[in-house]
Amino acid sequence: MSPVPENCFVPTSEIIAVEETELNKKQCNTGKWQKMAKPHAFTVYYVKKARNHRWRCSDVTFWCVDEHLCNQWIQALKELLEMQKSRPKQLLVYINPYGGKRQGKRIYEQKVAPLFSLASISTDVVITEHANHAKDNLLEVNINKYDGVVCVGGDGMFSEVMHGLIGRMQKDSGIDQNNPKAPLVQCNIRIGIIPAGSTDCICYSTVGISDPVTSALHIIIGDCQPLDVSSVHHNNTFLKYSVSLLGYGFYGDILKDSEKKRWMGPMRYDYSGFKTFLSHHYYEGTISFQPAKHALGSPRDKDSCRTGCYICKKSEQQLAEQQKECGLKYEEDEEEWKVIKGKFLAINAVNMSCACPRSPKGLSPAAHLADGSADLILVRKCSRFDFLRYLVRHTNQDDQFDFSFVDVHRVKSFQFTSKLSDDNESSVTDIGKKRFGQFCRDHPACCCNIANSTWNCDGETLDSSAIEVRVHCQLMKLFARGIEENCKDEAACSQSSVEQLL
Ligand SMILES: Nc1ncnc2c1ncn2[C@@H]1O[C@H](COP(=O)(O)OP(=O)(O)OP(=O)(O)O)[C@@H](O)[C@H]1O
Ligand SMILES: CCCCCCCCCCCCC/C=C/[C@@H](O)[C@H](CO)NC(C)=O
Ligand SMILES: [Ca+2]
Repeated sequence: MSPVPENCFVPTSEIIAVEETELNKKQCNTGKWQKMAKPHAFTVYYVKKARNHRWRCSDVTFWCVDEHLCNQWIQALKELLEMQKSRPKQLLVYINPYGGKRQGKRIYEQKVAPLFSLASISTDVVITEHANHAKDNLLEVNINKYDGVVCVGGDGMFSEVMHGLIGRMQKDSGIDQNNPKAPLVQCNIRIGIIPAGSTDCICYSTVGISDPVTSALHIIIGDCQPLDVSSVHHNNTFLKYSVSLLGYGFYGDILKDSEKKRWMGPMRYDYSGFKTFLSHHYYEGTISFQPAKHALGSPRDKDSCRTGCYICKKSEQQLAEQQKECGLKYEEDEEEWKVIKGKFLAINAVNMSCACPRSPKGLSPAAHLADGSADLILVRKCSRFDFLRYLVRHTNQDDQFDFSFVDVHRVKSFQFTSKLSDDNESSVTDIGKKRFGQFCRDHPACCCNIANSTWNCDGETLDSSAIEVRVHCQLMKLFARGIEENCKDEAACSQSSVEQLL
């Protein structure tokens, strides 16, 4: 047992488990316990907060001469834990054995399963055998049996589980997902993410770190973080939901290229990123959007969304009032549309900051997890050098939006149509390929592209370039609490511990 500083506290909500301690002879014969005739002891396992939002399971053992008193303590603490009603007891776990560096199964078995077992959480574990296994399974499984669903994998695996759960909710409520205006039913069963993917952006942006043990502990103590979800449609057909990045141009092209290089693992994004940067293609199209007038913040705010965020709380209240007034009826939205035509290197719509280890502040550092809006970032045609300056700001503290060629808008819905409509695209591409090769040969240096880009929807490609997107405020919930403010006193933070009880 590590040494425990005196007079430290841990909230009962952050106790993982309490167990009677089996004492062996060696333990009894050490230190002051030697003087006790027959010592009794119990161990409290608790969340220890370390630096950079990392959590660990720590423990402290309390000794006592009186067996009855010892049992009373164990009983009282167990009753306190029973009162934590938001903690899950039964979880459904999906593991993608091929995500990221193919470590999902090992990570779960070695780092997560022992913690779930310590916290007396029962699990049904499914190791996926093919893409969409988890999604299809969620459409038929007896979901009421579970207090949450856990996915072990990356953003793509999370996306699968989210589609399964949201789809199941709409199916059970008779909502047609193909109707872009349909008010969707909130999904109250929480999802836990054990990061084992390549980017793990959703985990990083909602917890502050990609670390399997930290995420497992957030699940065990029953944290809850609502999340905005965007629905994506084309011609009254549902395509996908998105919670992190919907990216056209740069991020779409990276994804399309990197899919062919899955064998490279997480490195594929560096390879395709470099290639896409050099190709420097821009795409012409029209973006129309409805500004998020209800949202209190702005993408240029200096403050970021943090645990207990005031702006997200306000949106929760607004949502509750709206649901009280109109229920699930769709209110015709008369709000103005703004229209921007142009040549874009990248169009990025983010529902959250999209922070990840490569970009610790994300693509929109002031975006909120649960404010019912997305930040729409338009990067217009500019020189390679300027685009590089913009990309470098993904990785440092400088303002990414402080460029004449970058615009950012906080929106509740948007539409995009490419100058080449989808219906014309295939024929134009065919003719283009025959006559010119894929890119404009008239102006070899201009980088204009006669084909469309592809939308990157949380790491999955979309088949259509013309899309209609609507943000659904707090449609689902995670086992997370948002990113906590950094501990001012780092030393105290790394030593938080249990008060000596006896
Ligand atoms: N058994 C499986 N075989 C093949 N593909 C699978 C299997 N299980 C899940 N998938 C698919 O693999 C895709 C990628 O998985 P995942 O997101 O876990 O890893 P990643 O792509 O490396 O990480 P990231 O999404 O963070 O970049 C998901 O879209 C999922 O549908
Ligand atoms: C010369 C320096 C250039 C550095 C550029 C680094 C930028 C990295 C930013 C990554 C943002 C990722 C946003 C998240 C997207 C995910 O939804 C998706 C699926 O995991 N990942 C990717 C890479 O598309
Ligand atoms: Ca948001």
